[in-house]
Amino acid sequence: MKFTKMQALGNNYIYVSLFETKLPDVSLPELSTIVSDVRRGIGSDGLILIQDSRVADVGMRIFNADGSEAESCGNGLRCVAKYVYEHRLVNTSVFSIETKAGVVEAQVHVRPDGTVKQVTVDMGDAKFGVDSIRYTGSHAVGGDDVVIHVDDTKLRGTVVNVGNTHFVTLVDRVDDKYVEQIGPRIESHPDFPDRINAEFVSVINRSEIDFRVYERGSGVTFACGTGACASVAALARKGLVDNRVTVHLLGGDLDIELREDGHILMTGEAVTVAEGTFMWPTAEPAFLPL
Ligand SMILES: N[C@H](CCC[C@H](N)C(=O)O)C(=O)O
Repeated sequence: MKFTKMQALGNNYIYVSLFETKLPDVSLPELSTIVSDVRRGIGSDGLILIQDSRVADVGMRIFNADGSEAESCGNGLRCVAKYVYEHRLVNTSVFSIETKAGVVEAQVHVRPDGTVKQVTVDMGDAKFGVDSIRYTGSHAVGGDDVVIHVDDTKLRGTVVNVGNTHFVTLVDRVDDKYVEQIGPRIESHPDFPDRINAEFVSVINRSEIDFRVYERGSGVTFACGTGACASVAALARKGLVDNRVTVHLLGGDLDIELREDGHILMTGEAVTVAEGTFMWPTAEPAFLPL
């Protein structure tokens, strides 16, 4: 199986273009866990398929490292846009991409040599509060926020749906240890039956925030594009930031702009790491049931 490994601010996926290769005879969730395994597979935060679409120029499906399928992926969308432009699967610099959450529009920013340096994606608008997700708790505190109980701690966060779902916690200072300890407790909290991405953000000033994430299905990642969009939208609704914000993620910066019509524009890098052929299943019985 031919693959391309790409990353955006360190959030890396194995990209498989169905225009150019066939998938092995294994379920997609299983294939994602296999290719994501850093020791016996290739190593990544998950698997992204690039495929045909009846409603957009191209289509994309994203699977987390644990095999769960997500509705959307901001960093993945920028890498898909780079891939399809550079592989001439589209012939314009602005085109549409279908995701499970709907169709988005991407614009590639091209270097003089024709390679894509950055991509802007119109991620659509955000929905807020417990009515925008499946929520089985009873601690909605009005507006967009809910309180969840983690051991003997009460955590207040803003619920945001940008195609996939996010619990955004405002902290004084983002702390990686805290993300690693509390992140998984939020991600799989019983109040969120579909699980949820857990962001921790601190406001530096009205146009800059610090950001860390514990992603649903992939754990701590270096960056989460949908999470950055959700966080800026949530903070702007609270009047804490303006409409153009630089988000400082572990792997680098994303520019997020909230447009007058409520659409969220995300701009950032997309990088090709490697191309190759994945030898599974001939590679190894290591993954076959013992
Ligand atoms: N873990 C996410 C999908 C990947 C999102 C993230 N990598 C991004 O760049 O938006 C979820 O289950 O909703």
